[in-house]
Amino acid sequence: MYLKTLHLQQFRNYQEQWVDFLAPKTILVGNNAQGKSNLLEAVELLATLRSHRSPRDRDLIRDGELIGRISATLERQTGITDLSLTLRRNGRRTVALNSENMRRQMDFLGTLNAVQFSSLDLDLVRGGPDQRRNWLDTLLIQLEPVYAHILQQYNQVLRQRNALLKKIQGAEVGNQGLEELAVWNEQLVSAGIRVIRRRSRAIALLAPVAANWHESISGSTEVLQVKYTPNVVWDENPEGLQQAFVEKIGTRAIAEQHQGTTLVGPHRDEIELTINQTPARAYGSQGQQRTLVLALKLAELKLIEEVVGESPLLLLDDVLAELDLHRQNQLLDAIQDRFQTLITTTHLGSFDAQWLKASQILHVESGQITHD
Ligand SMILES: Nc1ncnc2c1ncn2[C@@H]1O[C@H](COP(=O)(O)OP(=O)(O)OP(=O)(O)O)[C@@H](O)[C@H]1O
Repeated sequence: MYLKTLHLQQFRNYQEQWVDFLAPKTILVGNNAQGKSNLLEAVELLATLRSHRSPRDRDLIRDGELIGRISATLERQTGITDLSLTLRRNGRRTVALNSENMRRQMDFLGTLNAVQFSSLDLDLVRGGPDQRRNWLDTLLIQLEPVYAHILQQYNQVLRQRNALLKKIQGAEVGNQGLEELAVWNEQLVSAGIRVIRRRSRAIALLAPVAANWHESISGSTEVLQVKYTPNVVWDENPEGLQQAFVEKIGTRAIAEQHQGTTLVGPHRDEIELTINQTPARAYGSQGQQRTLVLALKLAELKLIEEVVGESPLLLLDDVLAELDLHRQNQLLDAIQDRFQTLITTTHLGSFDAQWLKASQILHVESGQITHD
């Protein structure tokens, strides 16, 4: 797929900006805090309806404005599509395809696919399990847009069940509360199983690809294992999984009522990353952790390409300069001309001359973009 144009209106530090992408590789160059990452964030939002930098729409809208908009023209094998996402300071966002508003987010998702790689991704190794869940969920949303809906349902059940557990904890409800809890238990299990099964499926596909990349980048000295460790004991068989879930809720019932929160379910899942059988967080250097994240990102690209049937965009936010030459070359070799790539950098100096020649260069300064 190929992103032809991007139009930003009152988005972050952009007032009104059109960008035409004229080559498979675009390098955005500029000093810090000029708007390079903001542009990549706009593309990420169209692909996932999520931003890894901010969960709140009001941060995305230009200061002092009420409405912000990101629009784009995308070329796919099936034809050309116009996408737009409108953000409102005091209201809900809306999405449209070819000027027609989509009632459900999942009808919009899956139109544009992108893999984002920034220095924040090192938190995949160093951060807590919530970061890894978030990463996997964002990938799943692109692989199966219906997953956005499934996750939303699960989170809704979780919120309501937690609210009830708080009331039970505060002795605000008697037996009636426990009866109501039984209803929420069923909902938690049925919504939770849909999340667990999809997460398991995605990791099963991703893990071998990531391990291959890791082996190749590390020169066969390291073995990466990506393992899904659900909070509920995994069972291939849906009935078995359901039973394990129900049983675990039973064993944790007293603790949940005491703590006033849900202790069982996929909101407590972990994705374990190990190198040579040792947790990657504890293992070795920043360089090794970078190799791991690079392997994960390359695996994401391949997986989306396989499942969707078209190559996703690659958004490289200030990461090339952080990789050593060997890793840079691995990445550039993998990309070649297969993936449209947007790259941000503060200096062009670190780029290969061939690369520079083949790339479109855009200069970013105070929310304004100029062509070379
Ligand atoms: N909602 C907003 N309204 C106006 N300006 C904003 C808004 N959000 C962020 N900015 C501005 O955007 C700029 C940050 O841009 P961005 O994060 O794209 O930096 P960058 O060019 O990628 O630089 P770096 O190399 O530091 O990452 C800052 O000047 C910030 O004040």
